[in-house]
Amino acid sequence: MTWTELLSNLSTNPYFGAGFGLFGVGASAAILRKGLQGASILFRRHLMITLEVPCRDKSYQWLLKWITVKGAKKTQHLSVETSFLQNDNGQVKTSYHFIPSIGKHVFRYKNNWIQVERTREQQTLDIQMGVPWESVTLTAFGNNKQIYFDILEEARQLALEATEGKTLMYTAMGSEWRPFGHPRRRRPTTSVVLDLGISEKIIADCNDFISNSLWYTNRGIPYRRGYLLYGPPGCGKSSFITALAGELEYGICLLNLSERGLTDDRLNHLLNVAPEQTIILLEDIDAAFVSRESTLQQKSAYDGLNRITFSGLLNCLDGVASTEARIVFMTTNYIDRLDPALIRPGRIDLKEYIGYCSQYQLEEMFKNFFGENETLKSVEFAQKLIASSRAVSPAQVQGFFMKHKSSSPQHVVNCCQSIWEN
Ligand SMILES: Nc1ncnc2c1ncn2[C@@H]1O[C@H](COP(=O)(O)OP(=O)(O)OP(=O)(O)O)[C@@H](O)[C@H]1O
Repeated sequence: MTWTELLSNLSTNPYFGAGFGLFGVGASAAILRKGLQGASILFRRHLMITLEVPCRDKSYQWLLKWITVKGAKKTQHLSVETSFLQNDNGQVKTSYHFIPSIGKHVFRYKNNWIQVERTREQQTLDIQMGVPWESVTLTAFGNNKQIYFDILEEARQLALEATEGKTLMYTAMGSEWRPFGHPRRRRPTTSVVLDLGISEKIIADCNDFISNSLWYTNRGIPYRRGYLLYGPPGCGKSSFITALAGELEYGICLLNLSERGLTDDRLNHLLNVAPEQTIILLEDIDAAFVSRESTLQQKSAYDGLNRITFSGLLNCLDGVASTEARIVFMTTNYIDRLDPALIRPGRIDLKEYIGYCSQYQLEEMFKNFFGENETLKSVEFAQKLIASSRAVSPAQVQGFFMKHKSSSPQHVVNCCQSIWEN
């Protein structure tokens, strides 16, 4: 009899089979410990201890990966998960992760044989995600619950290592936040050149906010801070927020307010369950309500059912409460289109204009691209562009440098007026 068969027989045997099942296991070991303590009397009478982790739980994916790393050699049944990884040169490579397939597997951990059963309910769909309901159940001999704390902690550490030095992006799926795309390599804030002092001012404000939770608690002020970056397209609003998240070691929860199906209730829920250490980013905040009016002309089956209201948004922003620092960033190209109620202090605490290039920015971008010792040419380049009195965005400058990346710095200075061509 194989170990799989033995364990399988034991767990279905009416005498031995009433294993300990734990549902809704959270990422936090404290919650887990509580749950296990509550049920500890149950498993002492039995020979088996089981742990069930449903697919909705945060630790589900971590656990599958960990089982594969630790125990895949013991199993012949694998399924593949394809992902894309960005290396240090910015190249994206395809990578394949094998995870235990649906069915039973066995692996050895700290001198214990553990059965893994991954099940998928064909009849039950996860309504939020639209995917079949899955769970993983670990079964071990004995009553040593510590083994599961150790496994979950190792799985969490493994997941953390994989995202070290990277910025995680989340997107809203149903009423949950799910990691989206591959974790991005952190972009240094110095690579996004804003006008003199702006970057430092925002970073200092965020750090001050994050490190002063007691100040807020003592005064009964909700522990949240709102930022608005406004200005023309291509001047670095989104890039700066991404770099800032990296600097703070935060992830980003990206929310599109114009999205169909986003109701006031859902928005409220999402803002309150955003993962810890994340910035909530509401981009092009003005478009949410403009597009709503224009789409009202084109009646569809969704009309009236699935849109947030302006007052709903205000209530949601006011209601964002957290013991963790909650940072909300909004961006817009048209600050004059925003209702003053949306950007009043308390909702937006710091507004910053991120505009076209100043002389300082042009010089810094030139040096960032062609080398720190090109100071004289960087000044000449900046002066020529400023003298022409035409606005130029950092995105235009970046595109121009890319076009001339093999040219000499002097050539780039000489032909800089062609930056407005195309
Ligand atoms: N200040 C900057 N310094 C360096 N690169 C920049 C800067 N601003 C923009 N870029 C580059 O230009 C591109 C577009 O920038 P980004 O999307 O951040 O602009 P944005 O202000 O958010 O635009 P939009 O308002 O259209 O969303 C990016 O590739 C970014 O690297």
